[in-house]
Amino acid sequence: MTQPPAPSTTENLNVTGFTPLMTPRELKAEVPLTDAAERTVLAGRRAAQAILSGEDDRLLVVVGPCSIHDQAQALEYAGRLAALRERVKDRLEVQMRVYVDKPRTTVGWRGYLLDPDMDGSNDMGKGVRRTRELMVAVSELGLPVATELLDPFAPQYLFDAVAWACLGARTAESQTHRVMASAVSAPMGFKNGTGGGIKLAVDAVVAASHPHAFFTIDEDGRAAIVHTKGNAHGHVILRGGRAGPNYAPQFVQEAADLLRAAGREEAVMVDCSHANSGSDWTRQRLVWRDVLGQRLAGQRAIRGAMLESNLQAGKQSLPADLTQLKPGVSVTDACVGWDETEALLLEAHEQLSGRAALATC
Ligand SMILES: O=C[C@H](O)[C@H](O)COP(=O)(O)O
Ligand SMILES: C=C(OP(=O)(O)O)C(=O)O
Repeated sequence: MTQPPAPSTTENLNVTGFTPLMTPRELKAEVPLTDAAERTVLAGRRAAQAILSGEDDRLLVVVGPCSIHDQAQALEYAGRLAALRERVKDRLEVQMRVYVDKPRTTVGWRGYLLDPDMDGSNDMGKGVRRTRELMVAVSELGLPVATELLDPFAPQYLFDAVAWACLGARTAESQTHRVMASAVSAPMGFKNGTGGGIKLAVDAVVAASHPHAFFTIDEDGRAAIVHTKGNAHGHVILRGGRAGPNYAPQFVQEAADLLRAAGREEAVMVDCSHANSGSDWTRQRLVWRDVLGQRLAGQRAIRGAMLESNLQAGKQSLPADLTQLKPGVSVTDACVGWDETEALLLEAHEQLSGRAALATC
């Protein structure tokens, strides 16, 4: 039940109400991380860390919808990806984008976590419960969950089920988000800013690797100061910027050089979507192949790649009548469809297997 704010002359002047929310402990009791899901999270984190540190020469592939908006469709996608993951696992570590909290350039639907009914009702209690159920269910398939860290309190409810996380282009420069990243138990990627600046992402890797303290809530929803150790597994994600794509060899090398100069591991992931594809899903395949080519040519700094992919290709606008939504089609950025996703991952697997075979000759 939403409560109006207490009358005051100086605060809450722009607030219309407060709705109580369950605590992280209550939600975790209701939707526990099962043993099978926990095994997937731990194995997914270990694999990502080994790849990012260069101990494991596989490619970390973060692939999945730009945003989740339907539980059943997300699970249909996850089932297909879990099966594909098994087929390519000797060369690719595949983790699924379960992105539920969308940063917007101005305004727009903010994601399944915040508005699961997509009608502006902002039932975040339902959103966080449904998101947790989904993350546990995906993990139970043996498929590690990858997500974006955006809302400051959401990690308390969800991140025990997350294998890999990142800060997006709009928050990688935010101190609030960098210090939060220093607390995250999963490896964290940091995107370059929307302007394209790579140094900004390297600064984020450095900032998040340090210990910090910040305001948050504890498991019981009490206000608390959290003290962190720092995240040792930060890496840069190149996603292009206002000046255009930044996946070409000179940008990858620039990111690697900046990381090395900052005393960090030269670990770079390339996002094949966003400004690297000019938001044109048909160009994601060109970026994917180019990045794979760089890797095959010996660029060891490339440790990962990201694809925005869904059951169906393209995107749709949110219709006024939600029953008109087309199943399996993105409601945010345009995605590669399932058939092409499968083809691109199998192609990469084959090419990387060839190189591995050559290396052992
Ligand atoms: O990944 C999704 C979008 O690029 C990001 O959320 C920004 O979207 P917008 O520019 O449509 O608001
Ligand atoms: C919002 C995203 O990307 P970026 O931060 O690069 O715009 C995303 O990956 O969903």
